[in-house]
Amino acid sequence: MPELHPEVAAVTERVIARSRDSRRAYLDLIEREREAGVHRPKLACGNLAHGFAASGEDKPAIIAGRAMNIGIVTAYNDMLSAHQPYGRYPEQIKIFAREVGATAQVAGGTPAMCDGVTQGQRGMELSLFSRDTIALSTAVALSHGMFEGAALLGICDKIVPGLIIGALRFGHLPMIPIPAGPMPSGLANKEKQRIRQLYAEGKVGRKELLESESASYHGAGTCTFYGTANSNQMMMDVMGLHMPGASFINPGTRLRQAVTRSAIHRLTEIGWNGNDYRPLGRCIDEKAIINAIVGLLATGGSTNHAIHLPAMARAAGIVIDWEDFDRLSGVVPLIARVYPNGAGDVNHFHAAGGMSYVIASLIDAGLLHDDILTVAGTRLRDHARDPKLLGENDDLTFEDAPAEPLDESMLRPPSSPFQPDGGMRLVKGNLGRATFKTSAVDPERRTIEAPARVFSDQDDVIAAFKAGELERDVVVVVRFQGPRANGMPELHKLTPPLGVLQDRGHKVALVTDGRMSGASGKVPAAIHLSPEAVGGGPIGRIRDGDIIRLSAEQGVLEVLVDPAEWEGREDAVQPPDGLGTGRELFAFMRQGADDAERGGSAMLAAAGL
Ligand SMILES: O=C(O)[C@H](O)[C@@H](O)[C@H](O)[C@H](O)COP(=O)(O)O
Ligand code: SF4
Repeated sequence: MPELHPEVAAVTERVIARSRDSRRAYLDLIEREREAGVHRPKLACGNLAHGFAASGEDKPAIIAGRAMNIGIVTAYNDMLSAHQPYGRYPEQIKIFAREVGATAQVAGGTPAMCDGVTQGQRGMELSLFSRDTIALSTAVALSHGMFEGAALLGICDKIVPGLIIGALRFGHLPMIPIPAGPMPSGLANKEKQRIRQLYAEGKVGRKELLESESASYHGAGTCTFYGTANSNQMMMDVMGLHMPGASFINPGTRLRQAVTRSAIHRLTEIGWNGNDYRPLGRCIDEKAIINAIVGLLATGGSTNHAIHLPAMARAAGIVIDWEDFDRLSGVVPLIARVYPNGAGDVNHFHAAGGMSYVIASLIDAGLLHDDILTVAGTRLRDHARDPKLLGENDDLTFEDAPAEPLDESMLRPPSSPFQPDGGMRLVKGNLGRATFKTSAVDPERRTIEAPARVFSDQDDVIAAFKAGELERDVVVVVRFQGPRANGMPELHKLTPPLGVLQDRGHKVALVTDGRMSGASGKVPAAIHLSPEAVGGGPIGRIRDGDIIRLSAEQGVLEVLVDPAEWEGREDAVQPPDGLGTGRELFAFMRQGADDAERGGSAMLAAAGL
């Protein structure tokens, strides 16, 4: 087995040491849940009868209680292109379960927000908290105690993190997340972005813009940019939680169905009644979490996981912070260039060798933990392969990962990467701590010193751009966008106008206590700034004209103002908001949310996790 990189080993040890007590408490919990929790045999007859009353042909098997009853937790809706394929999955999963003498029931559903639909709209202020709502819905589904395993149907941004957070509180159960795959490639993402910038400049109208967007987002499946949804798939792969090669097979194909079938069959083999018990809470340990961070850095994944991964880890009793990301970023090379970090999309990435190449090459480079408990192998390396159909019954055979990338414009060996470091840096200074993703930012733009222009709403930035007020070197500061302010929306609508300013030769950067989309790129941005403006974070004291210095290389974010003058400043006041769009219902989550670096969660904070 290749020698593990010393820095990966050191950061892993640091996380294990920091998590010792909380992880012990977690493992004790799942032990208790396994031994003394709510399980089918312990349910009273009245409980059970309610549980199988409508189970039809599966009723005898459920009553007999000898085989696994799989709880399906589904985030299906047919507005989300990525989740639309899930509509028929429960019926298929029941058939696959019966094939191996097991049963399956839909245990419950969860919401699934499309950040693309809500991008730039007030609904985006519910996005981060929809993650915790999904976790709560997952817990409600699994709380019935009718299940000895679970299949998790969800793909997009907040959905996989929410499912995993909720599922981990039932970590004594074996579980397998079931992806549905990316839509076939449509209009190239770079062309989509070009039309958006033309629209931002008023050079094309809504008709051309809608044509371009509709040619890009054109069918069932996950959007093909490398945003948070596809970063979710990558993380499940490098944590060994997906069946091998499951992530990027397109929906509606025989291969996709065969891989789903294999996941259900496999689930019944890793329950506590067999001799190969693999509970979710043991699969997701410190090494798996480190693998997720490494995978994120090596592939240029979504910055949103600087928030979601700490939350997911906390649900398993594991504590990580942005120093962990930063230290690993210094040794993990960028080996994939998938839009917005490059021109190709996830379909091209998959064709170039995809996740099987990423897993194999990072293990061989000593950057991924190979010795982890996965759902389908003896080690992670067993997941570095791709399924192929075999014979008339759609059985599966597997191809090993290619020895070399099949398209070096998309994928590179760790020994000759696109960039020497993974590019999710921690920047800090007298404004606090923020995340700076460099993988999509040209090297010469990663350090900037320019006057601030301060806003409290992203729409005002766009209005200032249209009024020509930003035609200069500028650090655009947008505050009151943190979890406790308005739910920490993504400010991805700022990418086109700021990109236009940058393309016109100005030095431009964004500094915000809000988030960006995983699909944001090119413009240098210090995001997730903690402490946020609400509650007195320094970002609330920045004034127009202050010089801001931001450098990814030096890890610096600071305002260059005379300390005495700075100390004398008042904190800005959050503008009033009449709310609406259901946002008032999430006031309790805003009020209790903890810092972005800990996951921005009122639910986990209140639970003392
Ligand atoms: O984090 C993410 O990946 C984004 O939230 C993504 O899910 C969202 O849909 C973007 O808005 C997509 O990009 P466009 O808005 O550019 O289509
Ligand atoms: S990837 Fe984003 S835009 Fe596409 S379906 Fe998922 S949430 Fe919506």
